Amino acid sequence: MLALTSLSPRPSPSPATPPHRRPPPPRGRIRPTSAVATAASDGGGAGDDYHSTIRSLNSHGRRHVPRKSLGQNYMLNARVNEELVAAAGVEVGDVVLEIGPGTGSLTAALLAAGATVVAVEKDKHMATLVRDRFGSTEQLKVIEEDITKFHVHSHFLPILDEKSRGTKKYAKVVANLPFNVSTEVVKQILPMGDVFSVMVLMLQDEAALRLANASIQTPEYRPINVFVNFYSEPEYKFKVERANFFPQPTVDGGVIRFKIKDAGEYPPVSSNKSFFSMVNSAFNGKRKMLRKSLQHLYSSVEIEAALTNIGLPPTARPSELMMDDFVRLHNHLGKV
Ligand SMILES: C[S@@+](CC[C@H](N)C(=O)[O-])C[C@H]1O[C@@H](n2cnc3c(N)ncnc32)[C@H](O)[C@@H]1O
Repeated sequence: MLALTSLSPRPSPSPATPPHRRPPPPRGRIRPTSAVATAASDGGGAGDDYHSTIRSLNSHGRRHVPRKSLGQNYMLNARVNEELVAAAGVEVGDVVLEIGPGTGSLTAALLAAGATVVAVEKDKHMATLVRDRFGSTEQLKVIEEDITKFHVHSHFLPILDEKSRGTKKYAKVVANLPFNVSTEVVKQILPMGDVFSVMVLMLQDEAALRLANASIQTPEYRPINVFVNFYSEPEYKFKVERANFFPQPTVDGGVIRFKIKDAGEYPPVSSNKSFFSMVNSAFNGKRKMLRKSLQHLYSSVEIEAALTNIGLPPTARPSELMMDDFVRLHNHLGKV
């Protein structure tokens, strides 16, 4: 695990600095082969997201004052963006969904790696800013929309079809996510194994740790952990200190990588819907034994028999079952 705790973030800019006094950045042209060239063309110096981000935010008067409601905590450290791109293994020719490009610092790193980027941004001012920053290039499509309402298939399948030459091509997701939509995005994207192969997200550090590492019999263990392990293989990558963001949030960030499974790799259940409905019901009474919390679905005798059959005590509680145990329980109960 790589800890970016040793990075020395630059000081936050003085909030008293009038946003409109700074000159706007020159518009950069994308040169896909070099991150350094991109950063330099933004006037920020090699690999320096601090100046380009602050300059972008200062460039259009008060329109770009960060909005808390949209989780606008911008990344100031180019190395973190490069680590995000590396964690997703982004290569020339990849197609990437970026959620919330903001000022475009991560976008620049993705483009420099040679990816075609579809960037979905809810804030119209930031969408305009990012379009202005990169000018017109076939490598970047900026879509002004709420990611939770974004129709992924209709945007991505045509691009992937066009890019695939005989072999099926998958896209990737890389994002420094607004913390308030992180669970929703995880639930939205992970079941899309027909479109995506990998998702790398910057989340709140605690959330990243909980999603990747929550073990059974801990208070952190929830239905979302069963969901995540059903659809993907999660891996906690590294922590990012809060001082790397502007404005500085009250918590540190943490990066998680999900290797997204294709439908053929899902654990075998008769219906995903009935499986997750059973898992959610099981956790409704977290401290309750399963023979009680699933009573509205099966009799306690049937539940006890199924538990015994899969090698668990008839008194088992949901926090004692790993994802595979839930699968076996569901399949046994399905035969009742
Ligand atoms: C944490 S900032 C990250 C910005 C930039 N990627 C960076 O690393 O500096 C989150 C971004 O997501 C955008 N955003 C917030 N909610 C969104 C949503 N529901 N759909 C799409 N974008 C959203 C915000 O406007 C903001 O630009």
